Amino acid sequence: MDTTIMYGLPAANHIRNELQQTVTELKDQRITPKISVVIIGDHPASQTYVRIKKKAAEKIGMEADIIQRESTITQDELLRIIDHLNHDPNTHGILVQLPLPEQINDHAILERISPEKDVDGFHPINMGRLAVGEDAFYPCTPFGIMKLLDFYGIDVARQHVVIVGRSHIVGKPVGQMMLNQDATVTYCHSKTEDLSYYTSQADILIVAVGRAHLIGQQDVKKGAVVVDVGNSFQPSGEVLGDVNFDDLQQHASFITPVPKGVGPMTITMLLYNTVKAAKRLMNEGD
Ligand SMILES: Nc1nc2c(c(=O)[nH]1)N[C@@H](CN(C=O)c1ccc(C(=O)N[C@@H](CCC(=O)O)C(=O)O)cc1)CN2
Repeated sequence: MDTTIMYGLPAANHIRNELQQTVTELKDQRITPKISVVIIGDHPASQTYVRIKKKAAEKIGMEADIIQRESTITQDELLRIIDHLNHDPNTHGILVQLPLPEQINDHAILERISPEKDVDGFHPINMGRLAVGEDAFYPCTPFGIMKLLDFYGIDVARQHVVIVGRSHIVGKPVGQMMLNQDATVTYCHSKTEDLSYYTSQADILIVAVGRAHLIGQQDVKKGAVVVDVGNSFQPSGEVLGDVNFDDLQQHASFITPVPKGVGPMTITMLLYNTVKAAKRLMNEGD
């Protein structure tokens, strides 16, 4: 079977070029979209992602601030940083890089971010808006998956989408986005018995659990579309997906690689959400 590899960069660049144009127009109105990224501690992967976000934002003419604090920070101190950013008129988007140290309650932090600046789309108000099919800031990885499928001409309506993983960041919201676009959705997770029974029925399979090579050819229907959201870092420095790519290359009709598949889309949709937040501000002034 001819398998199309769904690289993220062509889709990401297409969106980033459009965003760059919008940023230029906003700057003509004296608005420079700005994201403030809060990072706690020295988790190496998080440090890398935050650097990539800043570089990508600046490349399209946005501003990006990184607010770095020690891993010993208290929850109250972190809440105060968020309050400050909520009131900063120059910050359009706020992102707190996850994971956070264990003394911090993630929910308390994410709920403190103003829903209008919640460019990660993790605030319950944005999650709720997504669930009822309203306009919202959609979480960046699921949003990126939808845009990536669209870029490669895949219509999800009436398709059976099986999602492995039920995290707030990827699994749950991507299922809701699929439902909103008329897909039939099945969720699988760590307690699902006979995972393969479900995954092998998928027209579109999305795997987001962070377990290297969990899914192989035996788990996938021939000709299915496979989206791999896994990023497992190996001691060698290699990053592996949740799907055994080599095993599926002649078996799936479309498949994302890891790296360079969904990853670049996550960053792009963060830029998209921040520009959207800045545009809303401009429209409020009308
Ligand atoms: N506040 C948030 N925290 C986290 C999120 C998030 O969306 N918001 N998601 C992940 C980390 N993440 C972005 O923050 C992210 C993860 C992976 C990639 C990526 O491009 N991965 C590469 C592979 C890794 C590599 O080569 O270094 C790829 O798939 O091509 C981007 C962003 C958790 N935290």
